[in-house]
Amino acid sequence: MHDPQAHLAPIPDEFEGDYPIRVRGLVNRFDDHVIHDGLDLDVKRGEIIGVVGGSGTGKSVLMRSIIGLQIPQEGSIEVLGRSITDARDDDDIDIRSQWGVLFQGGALFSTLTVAENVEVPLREFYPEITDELRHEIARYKVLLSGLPANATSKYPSELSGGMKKRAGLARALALDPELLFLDEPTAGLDPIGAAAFDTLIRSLQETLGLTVFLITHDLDTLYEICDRVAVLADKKVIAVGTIPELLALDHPWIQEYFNGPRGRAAKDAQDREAAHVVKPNPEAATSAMEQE
Ligand SMILES: Nc1ncnc2c1ncn2[C@@H]1O[C@H](COP(=O)(O)OP(=O)(O)OP(=O)(O)O)[C@@H](O)[C@H]1O
Repeated sequence: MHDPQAHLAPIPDEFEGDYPIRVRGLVNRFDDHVIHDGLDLDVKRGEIIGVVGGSGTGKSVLMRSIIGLQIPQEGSIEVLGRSITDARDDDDIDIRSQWGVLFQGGALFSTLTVAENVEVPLREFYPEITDELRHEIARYKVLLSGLPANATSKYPSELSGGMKKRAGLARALALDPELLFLDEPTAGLDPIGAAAFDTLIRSLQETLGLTVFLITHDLDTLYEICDRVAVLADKKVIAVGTIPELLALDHPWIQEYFNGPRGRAAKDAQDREAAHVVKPNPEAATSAMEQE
């Protein structure tokens, strides 16, 4: 597919390290309420990392810290090799153009159409491009997010919950980001819509080479699309790994989360799906037919 955004100036100094997100010794507190106390996290380039933890453990605050919306009391955060926590160099190209964010609920501007919403970051970061090119990029991102072309002219109030998420995703992808932040993307979707959204995220991540930071409570999402999972508890990331690696740990929250009834159901669903995608062994099929 032709990418109209190929016309935009490339971002210099493309990051080539292994860890586009590095958090060290993060401390966040609101008055005397300590949310994070010495939190460390490395996110690998090209992975989908799921971030889980009980309600109020600070998953959203962590995401907001990484994208510079929350100034931590202590610690350092590097994104794509640049410090988010130190004062910014005015000459530095704006790092915010290199990530896209899908906030809970989509956070669309209700008085703008879907296309106009997608155009907001384009106007901000590339004011020099023509109206025609901006419209073309927005349309392309809407289609990329799995919405029909006629969604471009609709207002958020005319969209279903799933369509709103896709519109928010289109806006998050507007600037061809390297990093994608998703805060509970499948919350509020029915299971079929949630599974479709998971598939979309995985396929976009593979096609566009994204690194994805995904906060979720959805165990199916964790099993389906996350390469690793980071667990927030006790004001820190207490473990990061694949689900089998996490299951090998004996932390009570991890065991209860993944081995509780919902965790087991999600695992069973994934096992069933894996069994269906196993290619039939032709020899076994032959011998089965011979036995009939
Ligand atoms: N701006 C703020 N001022 C004061 N307290 C805040 C602020 N933002 C977050 N908090 C508090 O920080 C804690 C962590 O909030 P956060 O939204 O990060 O939790 P979470 O892990 O994302 O929870 P959930 O899974 O319920 O969405 C909560 O107790 C919340 O009330």
